[in-house]
Amino acid sequence: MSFIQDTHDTLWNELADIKDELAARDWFPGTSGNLSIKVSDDPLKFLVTASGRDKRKRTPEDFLLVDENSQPLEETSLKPSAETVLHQRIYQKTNAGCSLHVHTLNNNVISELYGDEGTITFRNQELIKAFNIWDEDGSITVPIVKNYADLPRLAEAVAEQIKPGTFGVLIRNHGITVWGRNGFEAKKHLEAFEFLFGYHLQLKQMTK
Ligand SMILES: CSCCC(=O)C(=O)COP(=O)(O)O
Ligand SMILES: [Zn+2]
Repeated sequence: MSFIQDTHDTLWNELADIKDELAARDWFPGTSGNLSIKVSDDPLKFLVTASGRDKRKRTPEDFLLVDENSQPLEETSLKPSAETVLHQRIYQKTNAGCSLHVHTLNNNVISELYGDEGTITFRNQELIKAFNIWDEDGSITVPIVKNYADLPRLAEAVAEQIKPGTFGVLIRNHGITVWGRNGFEAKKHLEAFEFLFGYHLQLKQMTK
């Protein structure tokens, strides 16, 4: 097996394992969600989930390789995720090696509650350290963008919000897109965001 094939297969399996873990949490309701992992930087190539599939199932057709224009690099009847362009823009704007998009109840409720404000900020939470923020008064802010039906426009809206220290963007009443330098870090960021959303909503409920 060639080095290139070996790398491709290793990244495929890494993304498939992440998909299984997120599926076990039920973070892919109704075929929603999409995942990608970068295979090469220059030119940009990444594996992305095929569109419209049940992401709880593990099959040999789960991912396909696409280029820097989100176009398939292989002869296939599979379609890349409808939201591939979001992954593409994240790779073009950050040092991300993996990008994860999930629709959960908590991230949707948070996006609606704070959508008019355009951001939500979390403080005084140990889990902020998951973003490599170690200050005692550290905070993490998540921008919230409108859910444009036009996907290149949505991808630009997400890309515009990416500043140093941004690790995820909420799309209002849609879901969250999160990234990290590799699969491990992207999953860590996603888990931390979902914990912060759940904590916030539970506390709000208990103290009203
Ligand atoms: C039924 S979910 C609507 C599309 C979406 O938001 C999503 O995350 C899944 O789209 P894909 O093309 O990646 O399956
Ligand atoms: Zn989506």
